[in-house]
Amino acid sequence: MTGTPSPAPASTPSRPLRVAVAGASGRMGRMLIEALRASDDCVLAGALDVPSSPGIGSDATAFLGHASGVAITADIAAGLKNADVLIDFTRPEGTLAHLAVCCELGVKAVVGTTGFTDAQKAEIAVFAQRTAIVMAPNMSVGVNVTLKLLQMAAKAMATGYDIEIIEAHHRHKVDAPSGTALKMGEVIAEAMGRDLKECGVYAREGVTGERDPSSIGFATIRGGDIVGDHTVLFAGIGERIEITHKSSSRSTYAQGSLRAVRFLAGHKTGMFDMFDVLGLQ
Ligand SMILES: NC(=O)C1=CN([C@@H]2O[C@H](COP(=O)(O)OP(=O)(O)OC[C@H]3O[C@@H](n4cnc5c(N)ncnc54)[C@H](OP(=O)(O)O)[C@@H]3O)[C@@H](O)[C@H]2O)C=CC1
Ligand SMILES: O=C(O)C1=N[C@H](C(=O)O)C[C@H](O)C1
Repeated sequence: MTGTPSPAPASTPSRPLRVAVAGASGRMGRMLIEALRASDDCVLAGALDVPSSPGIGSDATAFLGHASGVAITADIAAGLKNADVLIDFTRPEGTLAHLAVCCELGVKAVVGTTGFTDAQKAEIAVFAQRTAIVMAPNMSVGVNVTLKLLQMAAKAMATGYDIEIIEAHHRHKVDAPSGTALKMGEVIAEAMGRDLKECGVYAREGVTGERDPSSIGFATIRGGDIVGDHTVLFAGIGERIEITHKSSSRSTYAQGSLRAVRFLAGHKTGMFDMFDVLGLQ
């Protein structure tokens, strides 16, 4: 929990939770729309995309060969007007524009977008004073459990082990390192009493000198259709540990996002993450 929550009594919803999806024509947008169609307790209630998207005006589930009656729109207020919760996997500037309207309309939000600056994260924290937001760079159960394993490993290997984080993603990904890799770095640094802003090393080339033992290094691979691989290497003298998570389908991110939607039913305002949703705090 990273903000001030205002819990409302948790209750079993008597009607399906109405969910709008931003980035409806994107890789995650489509995965989310498919997950909503298969869900018993959540229903698609709005679909947003950028004005230049070829999907504008078409039915959001047309790609599934089905008509939902929900058209993809670039009008944010129109796309949100029937929604309880927005799920946003877009770009930072899009997320901020969507959250501003969520606050006006009393719509809660699940934010999976990555690549925010610190200033943009601070803006989101302000929005969370007006509506409830779950934000996490990775919605999968497996990655969040991996983060807990990393916390434990980092405490036990705070000295004598060099820490390197290697991530690989598909050729279309626009931000690097991945939000997940950065979160792994933050979790490890915090567990070891370090500050990632001071010890993160994001590039090496030429005569770099010897490795600073307090550093946490990042290496980024981009290629093909890799869904998302993350490895943290703890390299000591005489042994090394590698903790790896590999995603083989985006459905894990979509299912985690729906868990976050259900979690938000019990909250009116506040900033939460997937540790809150999954009870891993
Ligand atoms: N938290 C998690 O578990 C996960 C997070 N992600 C993150 O989600 C984000 C989206 O990933 P992915 O679905 O692969 O990306 P895509 O590029 O496939 O989809 C992004 C969608 O957002 C739209 N979009 C682009 N710019 C804007 C904008 N300024 N405002 C509103 N909408 C916009 C795109 O439209 P158009 O294509 O027309 O530009 C597209 O429909 C990334 O930041 C990624 O890192 C991804 C997977 C899991
Ligand atoms: O862009 C992606 O695809 C992914 N982005 C997220 C990130 O930046 O960590 C999560 C996942 O790795 C897939």
